[in-house]
Amino acid sequence: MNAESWTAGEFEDRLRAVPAERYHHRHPFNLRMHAGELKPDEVRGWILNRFHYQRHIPVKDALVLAKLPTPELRRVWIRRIQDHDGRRAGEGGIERWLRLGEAAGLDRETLLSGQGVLPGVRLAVEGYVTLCRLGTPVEAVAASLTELFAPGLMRTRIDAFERHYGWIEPEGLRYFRDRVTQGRRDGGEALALVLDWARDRAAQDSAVAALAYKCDVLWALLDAVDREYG
Ligand SMILES: O=C(O)c1cc(C(=O)O)c2c(n1)C(=O)C(=O)c1cc(C(=O)O)[nH]c1-2
Repeated sequence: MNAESWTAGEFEDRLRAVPAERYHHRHPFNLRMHAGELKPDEVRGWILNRFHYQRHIPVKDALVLAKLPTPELRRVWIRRIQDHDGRRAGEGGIERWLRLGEAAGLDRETLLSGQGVLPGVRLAVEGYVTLCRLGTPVEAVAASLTELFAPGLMRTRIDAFERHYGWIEPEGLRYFRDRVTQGRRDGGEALALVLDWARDRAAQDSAVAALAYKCDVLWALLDAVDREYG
């Protein structure tokens, strides 16, 4: 017999429990970052490797976009690509991440070259893109639900950078400030879609599994960085 589906409330609790337990806010590298224990080269190594994740976010969002069946849904989702790529040159999240790199002493040519991106980071990012390429719409959207937890982490990170890493120009933190509101909005929109679409238990289970996988992607990325620079 098929397992019974969860009510919307139960399903939301199940989804939220995943990142509560295994989101990367608990990763040792992030804990050391927040405690002010990272040396400049470790912070730079993280910024450089995280850029590989950042530049693939709009790629995976284009794959998600192609799975959405209506103009209404695509109009909502396309904004994520614009948030990262900008509507014109010199704008958007990728540009702001390049400025974060510059504020920390990394030139943009180095970041754009991809040199120094660790194999484990490449594989983790590839895993997320592949999930969004091959997964169902519910899985691809559910994987983004780590963003329900990202705004809290952004605020912790901004505080930590202001307190402990004053050698990074404050303007470089603009990326994180913008993500507090963008992440909250994106997380809310994605949650509404997943709750609406995943009505039977198989779809609900696959959404929870996709979100757990995404947590593993973020965790594996930091494992690679921690091992190299830590
Ligand atoms: O710095 C972070 O800890 C963090 C985490 C996440 C996340 O939870 O996936 C994202 C971001 N940042 C981020 O900047 C971002 O644009 C983003 C998009 C997505 C997504 O899955 O669609 N996650 C995240």
